[in-house]
Amino acid sequence: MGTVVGGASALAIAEVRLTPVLVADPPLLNTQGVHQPYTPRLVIEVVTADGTTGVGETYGDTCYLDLARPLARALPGRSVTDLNGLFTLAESVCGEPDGVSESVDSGGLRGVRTADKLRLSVVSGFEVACLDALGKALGLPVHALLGGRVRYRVEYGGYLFYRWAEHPVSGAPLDDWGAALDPEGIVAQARRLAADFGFTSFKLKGGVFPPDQEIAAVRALARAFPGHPLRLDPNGAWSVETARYVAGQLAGVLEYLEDPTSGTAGMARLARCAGMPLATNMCVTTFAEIPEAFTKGAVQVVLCDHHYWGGLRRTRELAAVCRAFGVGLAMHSNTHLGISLAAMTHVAATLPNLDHACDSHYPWLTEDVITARHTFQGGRLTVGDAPGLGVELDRTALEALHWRWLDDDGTLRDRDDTAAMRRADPAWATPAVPRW
Ligand SMILES: O=C([O-])C(=O)C[C@H](O)[C@@H](O)C(=O)[O-]
Ligand SMILES: [Mg+2]
Repeated sequence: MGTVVGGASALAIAEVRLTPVLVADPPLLNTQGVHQPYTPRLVIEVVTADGTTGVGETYGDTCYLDLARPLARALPGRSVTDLNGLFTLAESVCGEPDGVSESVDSGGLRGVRTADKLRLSVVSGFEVACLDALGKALGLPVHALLGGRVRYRVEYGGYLFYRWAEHPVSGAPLDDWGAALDPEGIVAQARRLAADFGFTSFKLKGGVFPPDQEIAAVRALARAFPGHPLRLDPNGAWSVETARYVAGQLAGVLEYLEDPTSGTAGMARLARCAGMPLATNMCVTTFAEIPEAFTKGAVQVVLCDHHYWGGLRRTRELAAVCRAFGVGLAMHSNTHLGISLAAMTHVAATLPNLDHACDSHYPWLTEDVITARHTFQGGRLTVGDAPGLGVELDRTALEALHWRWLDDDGTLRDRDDTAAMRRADPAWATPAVPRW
């Protein structure tokens, strides 16, 4: 596979396969509710004329599938090298997704939900699949196609969640992490993540309990891990006043406070008095949001996410803009499989200004669709030199997770943390923002 046998025509796309899957997800809590027992993802395979298969992954909810299907139909005949063309093709064939608005998405965690952003999330999976195929055809790793790595190992942080021991529905998948609902539980979780994966920095998903309880959890972490970088992320659940109070309480303890309050205006007001950097994966998630946020000084760190931004090359563009404005760079994560983790690691390896450990949900996942799970060493993943992403699809696992999606009556095919929470608390409604 090292040479491009047959030249450019060999790189023409002959077939695209879309496989929606449902992946087991633990009962992780956030300000919207709780994760469903299974979360939807979409696995994208791009097969070239010479039989090389590239894989990508993105969100699997219905609105993403509706955009992915016409793009998959339009791709055959085009080259896997035509990455810029993917964007214009998607614009012309995908159509308008349902349920878009300028306001935050229904899950409330990913910022605005514009048609452009949903389409870019779909394009990202295709871009990664094309890069994987191209890398395999050329015998080059994806990081080389992005200009080459600037580091051999990419650091990830331990992603701490308040959580229940099990989902409140019978037959849901189980794990052995137990509940974590207070400072002791969070510290115990961090100790296990440190022992099992070697993480040395930690992010607590907040916005779950009243702020004083979360402040206590962060202080307990600081006592247990003195000097280690710590972050708190309530997904915009606090008013500016509350956020200012929390920032005051945690001054000198946090490396940054992530989306303490909703919206650029509030973040800008808070940034002036927070006494620590503010980070976001909610108020800057598209290029259109950058000018206002950066000129107002609303954020000091942006969490990139190649799914939001339209792929690995657009992530590098975001990094360049951040560098120009002196804004720091970290990396965001939703529940994802090993394909996306490989893509995250390749692009992270090429970003000179990645200043913080990356987020990843991966340690929480017990299932995958690749043959060899990624293994963290000292909290880091090594950036390999195998062609493409360096992962291989486990077809048996993929089929099993796809069957789960086929068997679902539709309840789990769209991630809805609020609905999942209602199973435990029938009175639960999407919390008004600010919640505190
Ligand atoms: O703000 C963030 O970092 C996230 O939204 C990451 C994830 O979506 C997380 O909050 C989750 O899945 O509950
Ligand atoms: Mg966040």
